[in-house]
Amino acid sequence: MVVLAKGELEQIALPAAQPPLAHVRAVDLSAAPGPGRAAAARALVTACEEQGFCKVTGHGVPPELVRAVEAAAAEFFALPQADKEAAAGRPLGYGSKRIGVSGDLGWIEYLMLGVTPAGALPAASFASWTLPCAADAVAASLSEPPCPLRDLLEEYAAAVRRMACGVLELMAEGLGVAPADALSRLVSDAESDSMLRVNHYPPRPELQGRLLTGFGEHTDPQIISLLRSNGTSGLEICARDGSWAAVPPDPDAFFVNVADALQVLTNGRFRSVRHRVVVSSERPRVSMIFFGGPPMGERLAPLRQLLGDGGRSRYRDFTWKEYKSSTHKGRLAADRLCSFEN
Ligand SMILES: O=C(O)CCC(=O)C(=O)O
Ligand SMILES: [Fe+2]
Repeated sequence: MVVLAKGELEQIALPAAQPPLAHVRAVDLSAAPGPGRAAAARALVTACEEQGFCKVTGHGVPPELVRAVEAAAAEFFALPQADKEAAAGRPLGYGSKRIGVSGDLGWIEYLMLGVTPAGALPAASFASWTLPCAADAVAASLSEPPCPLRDLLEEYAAAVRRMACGVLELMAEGLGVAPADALSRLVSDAESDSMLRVNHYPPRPELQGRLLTGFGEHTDPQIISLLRSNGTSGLEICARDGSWAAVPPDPDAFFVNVADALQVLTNGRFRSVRHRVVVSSERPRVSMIFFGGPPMGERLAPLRQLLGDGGRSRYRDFTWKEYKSSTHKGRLAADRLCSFEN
């Protein structure tokens, strides 16, 4: 259970106002080659340009696997707090209420795992802005007997990574970018710096009708995030005009976030979506997010074909490592990309 002191609760309490429902485009990843796939590629590009957000169906991730991971995660979050704290880094990183290192709080507890195409990553990947657990303990844990939740999460991460690559290939097609793996190679690379996060938002406590921030507003730093949730509402996205809209839950589809690095790779044609989670439900919300990131040393620069007539990049040269370390410094809501603009 997430326990917040009264002062902390005040920090994350929001006025009780529900924004309108978002219209979320659906893209069928299983569309047959030909006109169907071309239409799906166009719909994906339009959604990424307009909202930086959409949902995908026909994704090929087995529903039984999703249910098994969710059930194992729910069992983990139901453990006594002391056991969860003790499990931090054995082999998963557990955290509660604190998001990052700059004082952001939320009505949330979570597990965070670094994943490579070959499986779980040791300590280095845990030096993430979202992971306050002890990296040494994580490294030590990898030699321990297998843990069913970890094994399930690894299987799940492999399936979602394949989907992420499929989405990125469809995007390249829609953008008219060659080769076909111009984007997906960054996430399928053996050195890809990808993460998996499982969030648990306990039911809203009685707070005189007020709502709580589960996860404060932010953009995801990587290339692409693929999110699935257990059908409980709470996710909200911000439009270009700054207005918020609530995402209707869909337990069968995966939601796609354009993240910061993809905004750079497309020279700003796609925008990374600002999003947040507001806890308004009496039901717990469980969400699982795969963050597909590039290798640490990858230079983030717009794809040549997307530079436009002037051939000018909107961003200065930087590596993913540089950008990732910038995310460790500021507040969750900071607009980090602006300091990398030309
Ligand atoms: O839990 C959710 O639905 C979204 C959480 C999120 O935005 C994140 O973990 O980056
Ligand atoms: Fe996010």
